[in-house]
Amino acid sequence: MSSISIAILTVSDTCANGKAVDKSGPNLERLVENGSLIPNAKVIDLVCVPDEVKDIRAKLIAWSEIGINVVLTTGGTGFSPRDVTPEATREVLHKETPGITMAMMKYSLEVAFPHAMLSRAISGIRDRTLIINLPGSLKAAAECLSAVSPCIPHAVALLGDKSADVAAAHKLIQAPEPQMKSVITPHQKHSHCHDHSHHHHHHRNHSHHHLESKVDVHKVAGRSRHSPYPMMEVPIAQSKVLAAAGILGTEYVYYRDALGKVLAQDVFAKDPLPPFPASIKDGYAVIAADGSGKRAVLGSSAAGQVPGGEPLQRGQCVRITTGAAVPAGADSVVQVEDTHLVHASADKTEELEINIMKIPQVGEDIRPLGSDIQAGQLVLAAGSILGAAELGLLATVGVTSVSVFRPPKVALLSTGNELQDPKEGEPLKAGHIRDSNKTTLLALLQEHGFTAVDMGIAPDEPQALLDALQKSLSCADVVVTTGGVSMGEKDLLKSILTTDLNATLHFGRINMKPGKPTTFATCDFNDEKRLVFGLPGNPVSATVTSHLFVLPALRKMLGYSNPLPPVIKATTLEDLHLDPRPEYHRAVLSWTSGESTPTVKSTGNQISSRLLSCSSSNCLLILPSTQECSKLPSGSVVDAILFKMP
Ligand SMILES: Nc1nc2c(c(=O)[nH]1)N[C@H]1C(S)=C(S)[C@@H](COP(=O)(O)OP(=O)(O)OC[C@H]3O[C@@H](n4cnc5c(N)ncnc54)[C@H](O)[C@@H]3O)O[C@H]1N2
Ligand code: MOO
Ligand SMILES: [Mg+2]
Repeated sequence: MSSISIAILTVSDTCANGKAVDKSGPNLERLVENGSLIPNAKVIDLVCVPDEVKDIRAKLIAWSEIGINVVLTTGGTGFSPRDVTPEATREVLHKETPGITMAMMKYSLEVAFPHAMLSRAISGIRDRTLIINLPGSLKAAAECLSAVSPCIPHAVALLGDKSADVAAAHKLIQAPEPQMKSVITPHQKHSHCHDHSHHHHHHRNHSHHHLESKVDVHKVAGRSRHSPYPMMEVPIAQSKVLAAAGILGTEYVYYRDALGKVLAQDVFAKDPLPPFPASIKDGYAVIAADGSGKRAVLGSSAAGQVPGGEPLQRGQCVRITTGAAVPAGADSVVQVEDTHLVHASADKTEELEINIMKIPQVGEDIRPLGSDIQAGQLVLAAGSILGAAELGLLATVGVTSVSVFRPPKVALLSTGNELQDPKEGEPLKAGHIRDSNKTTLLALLQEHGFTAVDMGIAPDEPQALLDALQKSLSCADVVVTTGGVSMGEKDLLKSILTTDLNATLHFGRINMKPGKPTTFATCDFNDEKRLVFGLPGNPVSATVTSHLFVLPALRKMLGYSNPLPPVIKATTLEDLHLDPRPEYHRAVLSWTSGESTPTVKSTGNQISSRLLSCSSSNCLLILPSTQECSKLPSGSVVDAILFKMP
């Protein structure tokens, strides 16, 4: 049996700002870990946030996204103006679970009447995660947890049950004999946090792992003075990354949530479209053989109605609107512009006779049944990327649950003793800078349809970095770190990966500017494969290497067959200095009508620390390397990697 993963969120302004110590969160952790309340449960994460809806929401969503089974919140459920935990929780829930909420209330009323009435705690489900608000007080939280804990194992089992999904989805397969393509791997293992935690029965908690770092940072003078990693060319490094990135199995999603994902099944149409011969024009349904001339108007067929009555007779016609069913007997439609009114009823509510001013042709202005889509037709093949039109096609054929490749889970970890989290009004500590990489990379992934979990900032200290890495590996398929990959004595990432985590380093140095020390490794974590990108700390280097290596890997894992960004030709508008390393120069690409290639303008000073050089850029120019201090003259045609619509 797999274990139940639990995350605990303490919601408290005073604990979050350090003015009080969180007691309730750690107490819940102890209760869970001692195993008597919920058998086989593990606390994966324990976090404290202030009483702010956005902070609470973000954490609940992030935990749900990484597949945590149960989230327990403590605090913020009362009557004080700052208490917003139930409101934030309600915002993220897909379904409420009033039975659990009532069970807590019933128990609380028995032990703490009448105060218990003032708890506004709720509970519910987001995706496969059960979220339960517990009160803030240590005692009340423990009591409420004990009241609801008996239902948790069964609740988690029901939420994790794929068989219901599979059965429901089975019904939705549209053709008599659906053909699954070979890319489908329905039995591939998913790697939610809770799926692999059971491999570690001897550990209570991933975040408090006992793996001790063997990396020795004390003998600085004994360090290597040259990088032991061979210099690799970018295309080779990209091919290594893509070779290591594979699809992760499939999952069923609601079609509206499938934007940007890749279909893992064929989708067939059950019904023809149009499902009846339909008019293309607003006009009259006629019998073509009657030719031009007068017709009696029998009635009307409007879109949405089923035309009844006797089939049309010679000399008759029926008023019809675009998209409406052509009535039986009619074989042509004449648009209203090609007709004259002859007789109307006295009150003008009916047309009685019209004159057809042209000779109708059989089939004219009629879409035959099934002319857009035939019954049984393959509408979308496995491997299709689901964009706007594809989602519309799913709606058309009535398939609202589709099998797609599971998107990779990404963990983002900033490293560096100098980093501090940006907070409004908080000045920089001496020797510190604000962590910008985390925000840039989160947004970059978001821009490309991926979500990531923020794993915080790890200091440049072997044990702490190892712990943070393990925690990241425990809840993501792909771990992206920034900083600590170059030659400094505090650049520890490579040694921790190889020495402590037994990872395979595929490269540790690339012939490119920026991004030279970019590192890529794979390792097994609880029998599952993990990809680790150790991006350089410089903000520009981290951004550029994300475009070149991280995003392509994620797209490949998502099932894209062309995961690399497109390279097009562009003409430079100024002289550009060339570097001894091939340079990925940030530029703004635009099209001037009449020009055969788009033009590109540099974003200015390209030093790796200057994130402003990424601002407003939409492409990377691939500039050739040079050993002399030469220039690329204005008007040169260069390759440009386009990563955003110009
Ligand atoms: N002796 C050598 N030194 C360096 C080399 C080299 O080949 N030999 N390579 C240089 C190159 S190229 C790069 S790129 C950087 C890469 O540095 P690291 O990946 O080791 O990163 P750090 O040393 O931790 O930080 C570098 C730089 O970036 C700032 N930083 C780090 N994290 C963040 C963040 N989250 N947000 C904003 N800024 C961040 C950090 O403060 C440093 O200024 O190494 C060169 N050195
Ligand atoms: O390779 Mo580093 O990224 O130039 O600064
Ligand atoms: Mg460094």
